[in-house]
Amino acid sequence: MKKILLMNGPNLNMLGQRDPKFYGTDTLADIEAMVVAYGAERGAQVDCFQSNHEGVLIDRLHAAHGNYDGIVYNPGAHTHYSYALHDAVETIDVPVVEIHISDISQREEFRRTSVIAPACIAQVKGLGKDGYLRALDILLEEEAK
Ligand SMILES: O=C(O)[C@]1(O)C[C@H](CCCOc2ccccc2)[C@@H](O)[C@H](O)C1
Repeated sequence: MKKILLMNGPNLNMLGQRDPKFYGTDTLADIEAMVVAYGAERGAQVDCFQSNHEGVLIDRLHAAHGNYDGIVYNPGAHTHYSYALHDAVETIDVPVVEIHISDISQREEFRRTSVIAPACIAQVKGLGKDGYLRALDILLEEEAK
């Protein structure tokens, strides 16, 4: 069975409580349940993790090395400046797909750059919560090659 880690960064624990215009009304728990069920239908075990702390997220990425077949990762605002998380993604031998609920290319200037995406195999943005499912599909297609 393929093992996938679903990882969400800072403030994503607040999904569904504010900013429905950008992030919809689903909670993080709703999104995690959706991805777990979608993965199970496709023979994948999905583990979920969320943290507001950069070092904790780095440690979780390191721990995924040798233990997961892929990572679906929404880095939140770390996307735009965390070279440390870029390096952690680059260091581990696990394919990572970066996902954003909103279309970061159509938002404020500071959100249009991802310093983490260059270390990822793909980036999904602007598809809402369905972007998590597309990101999982990319990993499972990659594994099938
Ligand atoms: O579009 C995305 O998924 C983002 O990664 C979400 C981040 C923000 C997550 C915060 O989400 C909240 C949701 C509800 C209430 C407060 C924050 C934002 O900083 C990125 O630029 C794009």
